Amino acid sequence: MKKYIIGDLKLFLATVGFIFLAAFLEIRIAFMIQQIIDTGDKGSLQDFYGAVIYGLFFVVILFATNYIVKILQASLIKKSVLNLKRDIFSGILKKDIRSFQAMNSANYISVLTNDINIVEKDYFSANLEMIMHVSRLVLGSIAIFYINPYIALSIYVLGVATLAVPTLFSKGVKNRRMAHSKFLSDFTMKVKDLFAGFEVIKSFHIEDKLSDEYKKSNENVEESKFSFLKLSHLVDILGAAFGFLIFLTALSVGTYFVIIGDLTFGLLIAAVQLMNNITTPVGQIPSVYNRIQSVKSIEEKFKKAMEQNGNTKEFIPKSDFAESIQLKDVSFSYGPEKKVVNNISLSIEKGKKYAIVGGSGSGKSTLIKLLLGYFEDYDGEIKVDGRDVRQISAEDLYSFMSVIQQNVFMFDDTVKNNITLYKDFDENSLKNVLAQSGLNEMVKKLPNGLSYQVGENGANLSGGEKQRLSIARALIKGTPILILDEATSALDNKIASNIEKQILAMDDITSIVITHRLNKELLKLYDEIFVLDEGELVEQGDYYELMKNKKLFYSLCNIMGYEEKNKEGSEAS
Ligand SMILES: Nc1ncnc2c1ncn2[C@@H]1O[C@H](COP(=O)(O)OP(=O)(O)OP(=O)(O)O)[C@@H](O)[C@H]1O
Repeated sequence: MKKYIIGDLKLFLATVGFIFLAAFLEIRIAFMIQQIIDTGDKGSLQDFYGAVIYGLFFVVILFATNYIVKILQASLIKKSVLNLKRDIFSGILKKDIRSFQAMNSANYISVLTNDINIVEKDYFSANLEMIMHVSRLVLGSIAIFYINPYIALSIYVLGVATLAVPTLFSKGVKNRRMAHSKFLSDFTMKVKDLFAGFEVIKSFHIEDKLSDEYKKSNENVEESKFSFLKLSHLVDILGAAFGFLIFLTALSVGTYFVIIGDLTFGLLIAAVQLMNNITTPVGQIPSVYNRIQSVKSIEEKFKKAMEQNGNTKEFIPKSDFAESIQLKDVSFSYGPEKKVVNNISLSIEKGKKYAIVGGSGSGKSTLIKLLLGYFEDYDGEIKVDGRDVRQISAEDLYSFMSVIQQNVFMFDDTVKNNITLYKDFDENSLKNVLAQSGLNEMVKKLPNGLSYQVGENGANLSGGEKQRLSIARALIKGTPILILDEATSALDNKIASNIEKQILAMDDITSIVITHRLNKELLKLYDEIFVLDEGELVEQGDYYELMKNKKLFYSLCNIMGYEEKNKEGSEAS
C-alpha cells in the first residue's frame, strides 16, 4: 500500500514538506513566548510590543500553513484511496471465473467498502499522522536540547521507553484487526443473502432463523471491534501516561535549573511549550504505529481479492473460428471427489448443430464451461482450430463464442442496454435479433418499448422474458459459435421450439445446445447429439442413429415422451 501514498511523489513531498514547516513554526512560537516573557524581565515596552507583533505574525503564518497541510493531506488521501480502489476493482475484473468464484462475492464487497475505509483511516491518514508526530518530535527534541541538554536527556530516555510500547502489542492488535475484518466480511455476506433471498425468506417463513443468524453475526462484528479497541486503547493510555511522566520529569529538571539560575523563566516556559511537541507525539506514536501495523493483515485480503490464479500467461491472438473444436481424453473434477467430466473425446465442426443431453448432474454444463475456458486444470486436450484453449485469452474466446445460460443476469437498466450491453449496433441488427428471440411482441407491449427499465436483475420482467432478452444479447454479438445451456427452459414449448428452430436454421452458426426438452422434431435437426451419463460420453450420433441404438438416449426420449403425454393428459382432464 506504500506505493499508493507515494504514487504522486510531488504531492507526497509537498505534504511532508508542509508538515515539517508547520512543526517548525510551532517551535518558533515557543521561542516567541519566551521572547515576550523575557522582555517583561528587561522592562522595555518597545521590545515587548515588537515581540507581540512578531508573535501575532507567526500565528497567522502557522494558521495558513496548517490549513495548507490539511488540504494537501486530504488530497493525498483522496488520490491514494482512488488508486487503491481502482486497482482492486480492475484486479477483480481481470480474474478468471474460477479464481473469482474462489471467494464469496460479499468478500469483494467488504474489501471495497469496509476494508478500504479502515485502510483510509488507519493506513493513509495514520501514516501522515506519523510523519507529523515524528517531525514534531525531532524538531522539538533539537529545540529542547538547545534550551537545556539535561531537560532534553530526561525526555530522550523516557521517550525511548515509550516508543518501545507498541512492539509489545503489535501482534495482538494485528490479529484482532484481522478478526474484525473477517467478521465484517461475514456480516456483509449475511446482509447480501438477506436481500438476495428476501422472497425465499418470506415464502418459507424463516425470518426468525435469519434474524438469529444476523444477530450472531452482528454481535461478532461488534465484539471483535470491542476486542480490538480494548487493546488499542490500552496502547493509547500507556502512551499518554508515559507522555505525562515525561512532562513531569522534564518540568522538574527545568525548574531545578531555574532555581540554580542556569535557565531564565522565559526559557522554562518555552521548554514547557516545546514539551507538548514531544509528549504528544511520544504519546501518540505507539497507537498510530499499531494502527498502521494492524492494517497489514488487510493488505493480505486485498492481494487475495486481486489474485490472478498465479499464472501470468502469454496468449496467442485468435479472433475467429475457422474449422473445429477438438476434445481429446478430457477429464475434470471440481475437487478431489470423482470426475465430473470423464475422459471425453469429441469433435465440433464449423457450421454444424450439436445437442448435449443427459440426466441432471451428468456434466453437461461443466463440459460447456470447459469449452468456454472457465477452468484450466483439466486433463487431456481442448483445441480450437488446433490451438490449446488455454492459450486463447478470454477476450478473444468470447469474440467468437457466445453463451446463453439458464440463469440470466440483467443490469438495472433499459431493455435495449441489456441487449446491446452498452455497445453500438445498427437498428437493423437490433430488429433482427428482436424477431429471432421472439421479443417483438413483448417490446411492443412494454410502456416505453426498448427504453423500459428492467429493474434490479430484471425484477420487472418474467423469467421467460429475461431468457429471451439474453438470447437477443447473444445473437446481436453475431459470433460464429452459439452455445445454449438450458437457454429456453423458462419459455413455453411453442416459443422455445420457434426460437430453437430459428437458431438451428442459421447456416453459418455453429450451435451447441444443452437441452432437457427432448422434442423429437427439434432433435432431428441436429447433426450430432452427445449423450452424457455420469460425466462420460456414452453415445453420439444423429437422432435416427441414436434411436436405433436403443440405449440411454432412446430411454431418455421415451421417458420424456411419457411425461409429456401424462402432462397433456392431466392438463386436459
Ligand atoms: N462449482 C462447482 N463446484 C463443485 N461441484 C460442482 C460445481 N458445479 C457443478 N458441480 C457438480 O458437478 C456435477 C455436474 O454438474 P453440471 O452442472 O455439469 O451437470 P449438468 O449435467 O449440467 O446438470 P443439470 O442438467 O442439472 O444442469 C454435479 O454433480 C454438480 O453437483
